[in-house]
Amino acid sequence: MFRLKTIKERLKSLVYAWRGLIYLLKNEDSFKFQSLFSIIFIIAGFYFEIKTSEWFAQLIVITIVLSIEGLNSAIEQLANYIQPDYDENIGKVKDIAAGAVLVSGIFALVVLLLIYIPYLLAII
Ligand SMILES: Nc1ncnc2c1ncn2[C@@H]1O[C@H](COP(=O)(O)OP(=O)(O)OP(=O)(O)O)[C@@H](O)[C@H]1O
Repeated sequence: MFRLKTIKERLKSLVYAWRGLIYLLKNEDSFKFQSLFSIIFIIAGFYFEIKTSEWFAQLIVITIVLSIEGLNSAIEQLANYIQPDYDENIGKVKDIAAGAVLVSGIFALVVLLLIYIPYLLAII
């Protein structure tokens, strides 16, 4: 009985998480933009028939970027909620969260360049 309730609760958490993902896709421009980019790279992966190890690397960087972007949006929402007015500390918190997005973005760019440059050179 207890176990069943736990499973039910877990399923509920999944529904809440799904709701959060839909919110990000509908309302957060940066998340939408990065999702679009991710889809383009997934299509490129099929087009160039990249190796399994390259698929792993690509999917990992996509997951990292989208996850950190989602967390950044959550921090922005929370910051706007607790302090809608100008506040130096809130600005710092938002800058730090944006910095984390930048780190993952640079890392993703380097990995994707390492994957695709050889394929692009081969068709030139
Ligand atoms: N309440 C605030 N007080 C002080 N500075 C702020 C405040 N809100 C935003 N800022 C500054 O403006 C920058 C941009 O914040 P903003 O909330 O507009 O995010 P954004 O980068 O436009 O993200 P998104 O486009 O995803 O909404 C912050 O990194 C911070 O430097």
